[in-house]
Amino acid sequence: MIIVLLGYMGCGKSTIGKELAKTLSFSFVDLDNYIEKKEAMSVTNIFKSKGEIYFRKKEHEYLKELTSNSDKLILSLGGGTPCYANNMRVLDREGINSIYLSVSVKELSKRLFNEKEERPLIANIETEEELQSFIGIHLFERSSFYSQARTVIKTDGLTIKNIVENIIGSLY
Ligand SMILES: Nc1ncnc2c1ncn2[C@@H]1O[C@H](COP(=O)(O)OP(=O)(O)O)[C@@H](O)[C@H]1O
Ligand SMILES: O=C(O)C1=C[C@@H](OP(=O)(O)O)[C@@H](O)[C@H](O)C1
Ligand SMILES: [Mg+2]
Repeated sequence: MIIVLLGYMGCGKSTIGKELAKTLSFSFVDLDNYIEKKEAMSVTNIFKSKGEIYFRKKEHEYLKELTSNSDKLILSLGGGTPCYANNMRVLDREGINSIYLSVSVKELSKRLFNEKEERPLIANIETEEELQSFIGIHLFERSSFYSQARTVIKTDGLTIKNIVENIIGSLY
């Protein structure tokens, strides 16, 4: 089985994925880190020097690679992965369990304002209010992709441990 975590930037895909993998003794891959290793460049620098379209092409390619020959894997996607190149269709097969970690706009803005530098799509937004209004629109645009996941978990107010338990509970 492959468990795929998806959702907006800052929803906890990387953090929860790591914990979930430890708890289940699965291997863990963060798609952004995988791309960075394969391309020998940070996501920020890929966006800067090669552009977003190049990033989306590589993201699609590596998603197919990772999902075609893995088992007992937790795969944390990037926030945009479900929204490009028919990637939700790549995930729509037996053996892949996709989980959308849903978080409110307010909580996402709070978390991301402190961590926007390493996220090229929001790095230049100056105030938390502007960030909140950007996320409100962007999340609305992306929601139709995210909600194609097999399972949706609302995680506001939950600890990382709670969320891991909820995910494991949803598997049976
Ligand atoms: N359940 C949670 N409660 C509070 N903070 C969280 C939770 N999950 C993640 N975070 C924090 O939110 C930030 C973004 O998490 P991250 O795992 O990088 O998100 P993503 O990979 O989805 O962009 C990190 O600082 C992380 O520690
Ligand atoms: O939402 C997006 O389009 C992106 C999210 C990022 O991943 P995180 O969701 O882990 O921040 C990373 O893939 C890139 O900066 C683009
Ligand atoms: Mg991440």
